[in-house]
Amino acid sequence: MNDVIQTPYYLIDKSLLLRNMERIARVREASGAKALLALKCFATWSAFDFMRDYMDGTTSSSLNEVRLGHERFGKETHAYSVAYADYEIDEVVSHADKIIFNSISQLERYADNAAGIVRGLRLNPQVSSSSFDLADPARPFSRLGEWDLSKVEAVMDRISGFMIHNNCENSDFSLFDRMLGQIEERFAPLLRKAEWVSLGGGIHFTGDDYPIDQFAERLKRFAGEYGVQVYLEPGEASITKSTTLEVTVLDTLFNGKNLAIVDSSIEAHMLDLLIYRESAKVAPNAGPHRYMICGKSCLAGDIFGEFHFEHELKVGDRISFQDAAGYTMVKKNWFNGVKMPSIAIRELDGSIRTVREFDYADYEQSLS
Ligand SMILES: Cc1ncc(COP(=O)(O)O)c(C=O)c1O
Ligand SMILES: NCCCCNCC[C@H](N)C(=O)O
Repeated sequence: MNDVIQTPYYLIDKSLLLRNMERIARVREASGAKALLALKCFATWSAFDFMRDYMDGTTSSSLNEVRLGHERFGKETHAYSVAYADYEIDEVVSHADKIIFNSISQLERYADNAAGIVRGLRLNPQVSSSSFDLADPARPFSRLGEWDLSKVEAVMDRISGFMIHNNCENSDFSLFDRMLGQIEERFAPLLRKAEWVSLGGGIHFTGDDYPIDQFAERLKRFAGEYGVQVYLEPGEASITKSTTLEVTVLDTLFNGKNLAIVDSSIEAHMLDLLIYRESAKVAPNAGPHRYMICGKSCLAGDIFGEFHFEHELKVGDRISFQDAAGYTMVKKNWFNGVKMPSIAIRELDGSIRTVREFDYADYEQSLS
């Protein structure tokens, strides 16, 4: 480990990223589907030069993301947002090849602004793989996409394709397959009129044991059946298991349990875990000494989780939280003014370079 970098820092390992990139490239090749990086999940642009060769471009959720995708990644740039504002639509269009509206009313409002690029609409199939209410696009009263076939048919003259995002961390190919079947049953008349369909993200197809060939075959069959270009929007699947959050123990206590406080904060640096009530991961998580690893913010529940270690923890010990790329760097914040983790990249030759450090000026400038 490189001791010259001050913790906390996110460490992106290109050799681990490469594993995901190669799987994505294999699916693209075998299925004909295009793969766009979902910037909402991972937007650390220092890694884009490396990822670009394996992916077709980016997809976005806002003006800032579409601009970043266009300027830093290039290739194909999809724009999507739950709702665009009048003051941003022209700039969004200037950065995008394709724009996907979330609702028919947004399409009608901005169809003319977007007349020069490809336009599409988000469909909501009202079925999802999410076990989290918070991340379930098909939750009751969902605002995410249109579902009424006749209303969508009426605007087909203004669009040429659809985006359907209803998977969430779905590592079960048969569930993906079944839900795609339900989408086909429900939306076949629309799919037949489309030129392209994005199946969104949330499909864990770069995970170990995922039946990549069956997946690719299913995508190819779908594309052939409806005569469409299929897109995937992998966020988590692009960067899964590629990155750690490196932290240092600052203090230890015993309060009925062994506690160790580290120079980071789950609230500030791995917020998704807190939101979804999940534990961080430490590897190998084995040994006789069990500790609750706590963040240094004032939040009582700023706890990364409980883990096993081979030896007693002491001040200065290093801990690596695993799988720290997705929805971490894009969500990090200045809560408590806790030092924001630097970002470092381990190159394929093993050398590590710091690509970003944050200091007091960044904290100060985030406020006024
Ligand atoms: C429209 C859309 N595409 C892609 C993604 C990326 O999902 P994941 O990171 O789970 O692959 C999301 C997640 O919010 C999304 O809403
Ligand atoms: N680990 C708990 C669930 C995470 C949900 N993933 C991110 C959001 C997702 N892409 C979505 O909202 O659809």
